[in-house]
Amino acid sequence: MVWGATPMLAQTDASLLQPKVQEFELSQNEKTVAVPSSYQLVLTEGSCPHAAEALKQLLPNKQEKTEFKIILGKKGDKAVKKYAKKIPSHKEGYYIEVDDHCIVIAGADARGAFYGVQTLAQMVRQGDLSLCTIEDYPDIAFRGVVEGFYGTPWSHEARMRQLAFYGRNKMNTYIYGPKDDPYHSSPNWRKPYPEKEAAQIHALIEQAARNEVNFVWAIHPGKDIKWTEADRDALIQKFEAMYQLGVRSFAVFFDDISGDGTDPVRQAELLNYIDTHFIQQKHDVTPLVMCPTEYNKSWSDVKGGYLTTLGKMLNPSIQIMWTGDRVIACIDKPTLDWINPLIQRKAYIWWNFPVNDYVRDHLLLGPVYGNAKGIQDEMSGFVSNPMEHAESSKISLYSVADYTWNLDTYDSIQSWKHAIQDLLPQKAAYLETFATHCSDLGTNGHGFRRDESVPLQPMLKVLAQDMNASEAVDSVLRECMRLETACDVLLADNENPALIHEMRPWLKQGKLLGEYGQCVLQMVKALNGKDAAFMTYYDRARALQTLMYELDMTENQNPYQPGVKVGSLILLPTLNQVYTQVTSTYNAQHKTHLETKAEYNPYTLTSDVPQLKTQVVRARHQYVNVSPSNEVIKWPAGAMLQIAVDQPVRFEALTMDLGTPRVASQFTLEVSSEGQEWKSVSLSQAAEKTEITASIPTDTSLKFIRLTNKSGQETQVYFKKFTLKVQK
Ligand SMILES: OCC1=N[C@H]2[C@@H](O1)O[C@H](CO)[C@@H](O)[C@@H]2O
Repeated sequence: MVWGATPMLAQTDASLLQPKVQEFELSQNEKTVAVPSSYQLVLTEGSCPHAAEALKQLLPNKQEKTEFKIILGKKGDKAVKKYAKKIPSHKEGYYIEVDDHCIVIAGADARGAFYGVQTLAQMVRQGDLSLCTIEDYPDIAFRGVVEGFYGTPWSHEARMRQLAFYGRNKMNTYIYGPKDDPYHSSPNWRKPYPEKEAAQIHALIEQAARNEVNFVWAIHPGKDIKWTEADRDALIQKFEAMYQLGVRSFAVFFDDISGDGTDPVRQAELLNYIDTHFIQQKHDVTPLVMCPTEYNKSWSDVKGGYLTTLGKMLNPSIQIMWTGDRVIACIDKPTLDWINPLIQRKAYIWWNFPVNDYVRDHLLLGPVYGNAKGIQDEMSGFVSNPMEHAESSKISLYSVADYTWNLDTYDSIQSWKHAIQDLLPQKAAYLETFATHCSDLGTNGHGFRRDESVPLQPMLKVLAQDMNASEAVDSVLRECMRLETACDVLLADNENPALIHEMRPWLKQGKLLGEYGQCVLQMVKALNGKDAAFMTYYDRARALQTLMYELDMTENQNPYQPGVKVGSLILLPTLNQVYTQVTSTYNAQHKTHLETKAEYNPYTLTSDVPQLKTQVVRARHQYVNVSPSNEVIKWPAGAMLQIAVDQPVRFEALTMDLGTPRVASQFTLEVSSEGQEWKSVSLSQAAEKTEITASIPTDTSLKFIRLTNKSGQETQVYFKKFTLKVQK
């Protein structure tokens, strides 16, 4: 294994240990011992098999008759009897002692011993070992990842790499729940996996065990479950089949459903039955985890009693997941003080970051921040829902591991830098430059934002105020050169091909953005110089605008949020603003009519449906799309969704999909040329189909189109598609 570019250190640097250890103490100042080239291994055979295997991989050449000893064991083993009192009394905790002739790794349990070996591996990677003691343990019981996003499920190879990553970073939980796996959700949750998929899941389970990760298999039956004994038994049989495959941890998800499946009494009865007749019967299975239909505060109707029913009825050992005050939200004490009493247990957090299945044109590579310290005793678990881009998600997941193991020492920026160093050791500086400008989500239906281009923000703000501020021009120019260089280097890098493959569209966009920024700032510098120089930079800036637009229109064309966005929070907007200003100034000076618009979106969306009001509308060629939502939309009576356009256009047709049959009659569609006079257009929906169409008269050009719930009551629908076709 290549230990990466980090220089060997003269002694152990505890600040580099990941996750941050709870207690590290140097025994004798400055004294160190070289990593033993051979050693006598003292352990109780079979006591901590995964720890022993990891140690063997780390320091292979064990020899019987040498002075140096490594003692490895867990509480109760004879081998570590002498150290028993020093072992933390926390599950998965461990004690390490390094002295002149001996290294001790003593776990509170087998997993703790394995984690101790992971920490030793990091110390060995650093170089000589300080004589020291470490007492370490996790703050939160269940830590890791829920593969619960919409979109392309991770590949088998990606999952295998993920599980090894979780082992190294002391994450003990991987919940398998990809929404688009038909055997996890409808229509095939009742059916056993076909042979190939079953073999792959078995291989994952073995990889999880080697890395001391609980492989939690989740089922998502709520879309079509019947509250019958037949379906109850079908679910037990599926769990039994998964148990035969080696699954020892189970979850039942009831999120993102509507209809009968949302009944909390039925859900609780089913879950208690599973708990009593399956989980408790097995003795070697971890507590059942469930995801509620009301999984965040903004959707909860406390008076309706859904959450309190679960809290009252569910067996105490059943874990209840929670995403926070909103679907996408950071977790703080008020969040937990609100939910824990209702569900009568500590919430098991499902943290919806860095998941990007609602902003698929953005890659979320920024720091993990915003979750509170000091709340470790209010949560039973904390798992991150990642991006469909497995390798790219590791930047965030590394920090989630850091945060959930030791909340109070967590430092988001330091952890982010370490995460990047860990992911791409040889080119970390370049990946950090790129990730700096590739972290915000853009405007989105959940209103969740992340900071971006942070070190450059002061200069970008100066530039936005005064495009001639030479210090700002030069520093932004240098950063744009660094961004272009970083993207070139990363595009050509082969240290982690899977990572570069995932990031490629965004790296290409980042390169164009870096080049564009240099042109715009050279235009500023050339403003009072030779016209030919200005015009060359102008021509190239315009060309780069077109190239960025074309890349956005051709790559990553998913049906939800198609396209490729980089630097969308402040870098690109500021460069576009400077472009407009410098070109307008040039036009004024030279009486020319150069194009001053950098990019614009002629369409605007307004809505008084709370979950739709910040959806994004974008034109793509002949189509105008409103970005879909994954959730169940509560559409109040009389509420509307409206699209307006700067210049009148002739709309030809509307195609939408509210995920619900026979729902068109609850809505009216109206169009207007100026926003006063409205004409209604008929909606048609075939029986048992969810798609709704409308053909719009093209005799008059229009500036407004709106869809209103005229049924006189709130209706619950999905919002899977809303596409207008514009006449060529
Ligand atoms: O149960 C929690 C939950 N279920 C949905 C919801 O959160 O939003 C996530 C982000 O769009 C999505 O990935 C997930 O499948």
